[in-house]
Amino acid sequence: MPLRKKRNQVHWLTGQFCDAGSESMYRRSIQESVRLEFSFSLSVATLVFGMFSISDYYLLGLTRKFYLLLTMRIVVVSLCLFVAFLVRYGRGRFYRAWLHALPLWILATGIILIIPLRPESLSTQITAVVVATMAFYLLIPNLLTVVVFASLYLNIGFLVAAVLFTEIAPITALRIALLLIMGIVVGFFALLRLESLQRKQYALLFEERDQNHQLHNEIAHRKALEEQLRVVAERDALTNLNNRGHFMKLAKALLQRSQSEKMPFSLFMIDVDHFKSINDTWGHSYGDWVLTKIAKVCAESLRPSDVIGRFGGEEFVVALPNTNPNDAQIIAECLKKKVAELPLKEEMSELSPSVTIGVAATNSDGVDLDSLITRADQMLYAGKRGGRNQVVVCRDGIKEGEGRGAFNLTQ
Ligand SMILES: Nc1nc2c(ncn2[C@@H]2O[C@H](COP(=O)(O)OP(=O)(O)OP(=O)(O)O)[C@@H](O)[C@H]2O)c(=O)[nH]1
Repeated sequence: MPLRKKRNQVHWLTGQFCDAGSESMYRRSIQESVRLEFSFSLSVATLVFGMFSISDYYLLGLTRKFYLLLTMRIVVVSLCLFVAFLVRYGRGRFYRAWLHALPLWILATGIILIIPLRPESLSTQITAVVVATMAFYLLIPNLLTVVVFASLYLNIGFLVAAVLFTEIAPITALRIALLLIMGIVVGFFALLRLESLQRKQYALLFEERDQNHQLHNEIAHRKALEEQLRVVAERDALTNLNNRGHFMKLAKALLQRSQSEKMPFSLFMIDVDHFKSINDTWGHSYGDWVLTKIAKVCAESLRPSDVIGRFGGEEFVVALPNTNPNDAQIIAECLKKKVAELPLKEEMSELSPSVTIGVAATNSDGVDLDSLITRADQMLYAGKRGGRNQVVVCRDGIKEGEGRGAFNLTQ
C-alpha cells in the first residue's frame, strides 16, 4: 500500500486515523472549531437541564426535595458553564484536553441524581437519558472516545440508580437496559460515521493540497528551466552580454522605433586592441578575464535604453537609440577612457588595455541595421589602421573624422 494511503487509513472502530501523526495533525487542525462547537453545545445542553427546575417546581412544590433538586441543578449548570467557558477561552495552563470530558460526567451525574430525588419520574428520566445520550454523540463531534465513556457512565449509572431507588421489576429493568443500549448503539454509529467521514474528507483535502504544492513546485521548476534556456539562447556565456543573435533582434527594434519617431540612432563596433598578445602573454584565462572586465565596464557605462552585445571574439557592439553623432562620440570616448583606466591583476601591470571604436550614426529612414553595422565596422578598421585606441565616427555613410579632435559635424 502506498505510504500516503497508509497514513490516511481510518480505523473502522474508532473512526480515527490509524497513523498517530496524521491523527494528531488532524486534531490540531480542528482544535479551534471543536472547542467552539463543544462549548456552545454544552452551554445549550446545561441550560436545558437547568430549565427542568420549572417542571420540578410544578411536580414537587416548594418542598425539601425541590430545593435539593434545584441546588443540584444550579451546581451542575454552573460547573458546566464554567468548564464551557474554559474550553472556549482558556489558553495555556487553563486549557486541558480532559476539560472536554469533565462536563459530560458532571451532567451525567446530575441526570443520575434525579432518580433518588424524584423516583416517580422514572419514565420521563428514561427519555431524558436517551435524549442526553444522543445529544452527547451528535452535538459533541470529534470526541468519540470521550463521549463513549461519558455515555456509558450515564446509562449504567442511571440503570443502577433505577434498580436501587425505584421498585422496578427485573423484566422492566431489562427493557430499560435494552432501550438505553439502543440509544448508545445508534449514537455511537452515527458519530463513528461522522468521525470517519470527516477524516476522509480531511485526507482528501490534504492530498489535494499536496498535489497543488507539487504542481506549484513543478511550475516553478519549469519556469526556472525556461529562464535558463532563455539566458542560454540570449546571453553570451563568458560576458553575460546579449549574444549576437539577440542583440540583432533588440537593435533592429530600436532602430525601427528611432526611425518611426524621426530620432537619430547610433551604433558602436568596439574591438579590443592587440588582444591576441594578451592571450599569448598571459594565457587564455587571463584573456577571458580581461574580456569580461571590458564587457562589464562598457555595459555599466551605457544608458538603460542602450543595448550592448558581444559580436564575436573580442568585438562588442552597442545600439544607442535617440543618440546623435556628437553624443555618440562623447559616449564612445568615455568608454574608451574607462577601458584604459581598468584596474588589472597585479601580474598584468605592464598591460594598458585599449579599444578602438567605430561609430555609425543615422537620421534617415532608408538605413537598415546591417548596413549600419558595416559602416561602423569600416570605421573600426579605419581606426585600427590609424593606430588603434581611438574613436572614428561616420554618419549617414559620410566618414567625418578620425580620432579625438578630428570630428566634423557637417551633415
Ligand atoms: N581569451 C579569449 N580569446 C579570444 C576569445 N575570442 C577570441 N579570442 C582571441 O582574440 C584574438 C583576436 O586576435 P586578432 O583578431 O588578431 O586581433 P587583435 O590581436 O586584438 O589585434 P587587433 O584587433 O588588430 O588590435 C585571437 O587570438 C582569438 O583567439 C575569447 O573568448 N577568449
